[in-house]
Amino acid sequence: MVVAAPPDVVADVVVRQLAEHPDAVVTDVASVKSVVLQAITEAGADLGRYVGSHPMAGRERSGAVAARADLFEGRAYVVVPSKDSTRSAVELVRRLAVDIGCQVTTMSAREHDDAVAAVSHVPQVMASLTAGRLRSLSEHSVALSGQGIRDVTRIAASDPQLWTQILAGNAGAVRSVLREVYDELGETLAALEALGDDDLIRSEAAPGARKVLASLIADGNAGQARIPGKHGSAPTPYATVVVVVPDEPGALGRLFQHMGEAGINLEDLHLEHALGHPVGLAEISVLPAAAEPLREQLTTRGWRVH
Ligand SMILES: NC(=O)c1ccc[n+]([C@@H]2O[C@H](COP(=O)([O-])OP(=O)(O)OC[C@H]3O[C@@H](n4cnc5c(N)ncnc54)[C@H](O)[C@@H]3O)[C@@H](O)[C@H]2O)c1
Ligand SMILES: O=C(O)C(=O)C[C@]1(C(=O)O)C=C[C@@H](O)C=C1
Repeated sequence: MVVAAPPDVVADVVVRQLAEHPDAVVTDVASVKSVVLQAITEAGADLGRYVGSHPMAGRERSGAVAARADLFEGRAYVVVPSKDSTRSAVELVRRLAVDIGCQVTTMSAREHDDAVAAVSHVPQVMASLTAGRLRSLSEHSVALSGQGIRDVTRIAASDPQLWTQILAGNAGAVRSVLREVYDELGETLAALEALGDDDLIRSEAAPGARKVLASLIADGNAGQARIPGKHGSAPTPYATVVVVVPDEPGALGRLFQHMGEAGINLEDLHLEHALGHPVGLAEISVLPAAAEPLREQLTTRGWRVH
């Protein structure tokens, strides 16, 4: 039995399900694991048949209409056994994860919570903080939003109630990561203050401060490069081809058809609307070796390729 209730109530639901179904193995998919395990243990439930878990996949929207058949494909699924979980119960949950296409990792509740603080919970806080800055911006300025802000703020559309429970349920670990961010933000701010307002374009001005800024970006490069691709492999360095797509019915369909005719596989796609123009930009990701042939083929077929 899989319990997918909000973190604040999930332990109660698990305890009830274990009692009502004495032969069932019960797992929950809550995004926090230590507080849930602690509450289930304190309730005196049968821990042998309980195995916590957490699919590292989800969406910023909820409900059946937001469902996607391939949501779990290639994503990490953390299995978090209690100290008393039976081997067969753990195996059953592990098999469930494999069956839905996930890569299984086993961790203790503490290890899990520390890891997700860095890879999921603090990123949510940062996305919300970044998007929150946009509230008071003029229409004119918000209209300039490009792919950068879209990339870093997608999850800012997440459910406030759910995330309040997640952050509160992992407060200690989230606090530790945020303290480090806070310190680095302080250093960044100090560097910008050292530069002053007039010296910004003079490279000899405050070299120490420029070094702090360069390190900030370089550290981000190094961290970002560590994010694995799907199935835990190194991220595939796709090449991007940008194509101008007229804002008219069937245009994208034609583009895909032409790619198919050229025998080139689409790996990923981003669409962007060009400000004030009746066209969009399709950012097509393909394997690097396919980028040049794709440019040629599309140009031959009359597409404007950047
Ligand atoms: N959304 C994600 O991306 C994601 C990913 C992985 C894990 N999770 C975890 O999955 C769980 C559900 O999240 P969601 O995004 O699907 O939320 P959701 O709000 O879409 O779904 C929660 C469901 O729980 C039900 N519910 C609420 N209170 C209940 C109670 N007392 N007893 C029984 N059911 C109750 C609600 O009716 C709703 O159907 C959370 O614990 C969350 O941490 C979410
Ligand atoms: O990508 C999203 O929208 C998510 O909700 C994903 C995400 C994550 O941070 O990876 C968010 C919270 C869940 O606990 C698990 C997955």
